[in-house]
Amino acid sequence: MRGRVTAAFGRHYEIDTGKGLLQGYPRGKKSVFACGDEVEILPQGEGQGAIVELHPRRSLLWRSDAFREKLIAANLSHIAIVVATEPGFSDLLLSRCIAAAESQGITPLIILNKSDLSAGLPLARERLAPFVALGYQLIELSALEGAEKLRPWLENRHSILVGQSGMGKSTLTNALIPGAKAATREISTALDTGKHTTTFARLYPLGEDGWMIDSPGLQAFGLAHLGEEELAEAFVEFRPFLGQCRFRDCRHEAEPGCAILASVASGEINVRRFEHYRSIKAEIAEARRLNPGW
Ligand SMILES: Nc1nc2c(ncn2[C@@H]2O[C@H](COP(=O)(O)OP(=O)(O)OP(=O)(O)O)[C@@H](O)[C@H]2O)c(=O)[nH]1
Ligand SMILES: [Zn+2]
Repeated sequence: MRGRVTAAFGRHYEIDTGKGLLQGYPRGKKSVFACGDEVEILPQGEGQGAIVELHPRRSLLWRSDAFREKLIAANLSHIAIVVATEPGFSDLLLSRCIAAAESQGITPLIILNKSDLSAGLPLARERLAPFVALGYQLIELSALEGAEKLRPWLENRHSILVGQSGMGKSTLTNALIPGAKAATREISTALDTGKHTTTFARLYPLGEDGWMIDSPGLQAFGLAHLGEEELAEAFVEFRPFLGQCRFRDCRHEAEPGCAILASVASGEINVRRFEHYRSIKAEIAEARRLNPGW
């Protein structure tokens, strides 16, 4: 029987088979699945089943540091990165999420939430301007007043909402998905976390053929799994200049004839985005120094 992973709880998974939910247990010892994965499951009575096969993934969103990796979601077409007018958000984290998405062919959308708190709008827009200039879609809304504005962007697609804690992901999910609140409460009770913030990712059907995932607040988004060249490719504005540097193995640090540095100097590449690239690159190098196994 085919099913989709709708929640991952470490040792077991919740699987939607289209005819109801099963608790799935991986058969292999070290198999790890993510929300959104399509699996083959062998029903074993009492609402349980053994996961016997993973169908090929269209994409995989994951994060990693020197020693750990964490799968976030599989088979995504879109990633909706939620920021807000307040509290302040990290634009570096935004660049990280976008790089993770670009490296997997996932389309980023930027949601600027809490537009009703209008005092923070000008600054938020200013910080998002470099991303808008790259062609990334920016959707301004208030989850409290008009979450419906987001529905057409997510319906019949395979999306995840990510963002720092407090940006309003759960408020958006609850507005778009009737019953999401109840489902979250049920699982929190079952897991006995006793918390009201989102502590695990959960997939909800959205539209005829789509789904969306609400995920826990992100603080870090390590990209230790990306190679240096992959990282540069994941910054879309670098792409026209890659391969144009004087030295084929240019690391875009201080080399003469570096096309990337020249583009930063001429303003074709935004300085802030180049800083983001540099800090992620340094972190990847550090992770690989700590763990040469990468
Ligand atoms: N004024 C205003 N407040 C909002 C809006 N959306 C969310 N909030 C508030 O912001 C706070 C955080 O919202 P949540 O939906 O819990 O944020 P979250 O991103 O899911 O946070 P985590 O679950 O910790 O990841 C809550 O007090 C919401 O009521 C909005 O559009 N306008
Ligand atoms: Zn270069």
